[in-house]
Amino acid sequence: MPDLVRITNVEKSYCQAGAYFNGSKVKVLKGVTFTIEEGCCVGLVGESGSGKSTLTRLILGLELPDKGGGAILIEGKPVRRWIRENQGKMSVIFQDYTSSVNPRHTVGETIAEPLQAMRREENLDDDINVLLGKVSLSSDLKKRYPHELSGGQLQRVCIARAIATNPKFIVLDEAISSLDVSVQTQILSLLHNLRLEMNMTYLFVAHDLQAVAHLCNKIVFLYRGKVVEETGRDQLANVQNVYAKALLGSVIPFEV
Ligand SMILES: Nc1ncnc2c1ncn2[C@@H]1O[C@H](COP(=O)(O)OP(=O)(O)OP(=O)(O)O)[C@@H](O)[C@H]1O
Repeated sequence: MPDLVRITNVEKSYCQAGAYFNGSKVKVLKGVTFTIEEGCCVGLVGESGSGKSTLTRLILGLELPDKGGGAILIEGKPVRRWIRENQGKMSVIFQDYTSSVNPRHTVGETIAEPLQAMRREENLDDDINVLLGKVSLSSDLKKRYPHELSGGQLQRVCIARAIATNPKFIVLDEAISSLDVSVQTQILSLLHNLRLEMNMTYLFVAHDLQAVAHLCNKIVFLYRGKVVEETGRDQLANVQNVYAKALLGSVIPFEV
């Protein structure tokens, strides 16, 4: 499979807390390199503070790597240019589904947002019904407000909104972490089926290796700003890095 996203030697530094005036910086990403192949799901795992969110912001084009600190290319183009030229082709689903939606917007209005932003409004009502069907929600929910839905239903609405513009690439940022375990399994299976059906590429950022092992073809372990191991899902049991092994310890007996 060709690479959709190529992350090469990426470095990112921030001013150290309390050192804004003397300019001293701390490097949060230290030469991160990996690729996300088209049509695949790549899992990015690491403990808190390892740099996952920082890297995610760079991949979403919200921030840039340090000057001279590597590059992130999507289909060979710098992220921000690719996003400009491919409107609606990248989506993101966040952990906190409650704050991801406007509490004053109905389900129908929420799902309509990206379509309206792209002026695809000819068959809005039908499109919303199709999207609700794709995430296994009844079209009766269209008029409901977010507080009238369960967490699982609301995350399905966020997924419907994320896929509304037929994206090529979706970043799932701890997308199932806030859900009950029983609901997590359903959402994981929905995400898996949608990816295959719509030929999408995922970056699945998570703490939870069990979920990553379930959904992803390839898993990248980030530790203190560096990729310490990269492995195919089938090779998870053979990881060599001590940190990756420690993370996996609790998963292998159940999942792999
Ligand atoms: N804007 C910022 N300014 C200064 N330091 C930052 C900034 N963003 C992140 N950091 C620091 O970078 C390091 C990596 O943080 P990051 O949020 O990327 O890790 P993470 O792996 O996503 O953690 P978590 O899983 O807890 O969200 C942390 O030490 C954090 O304090």
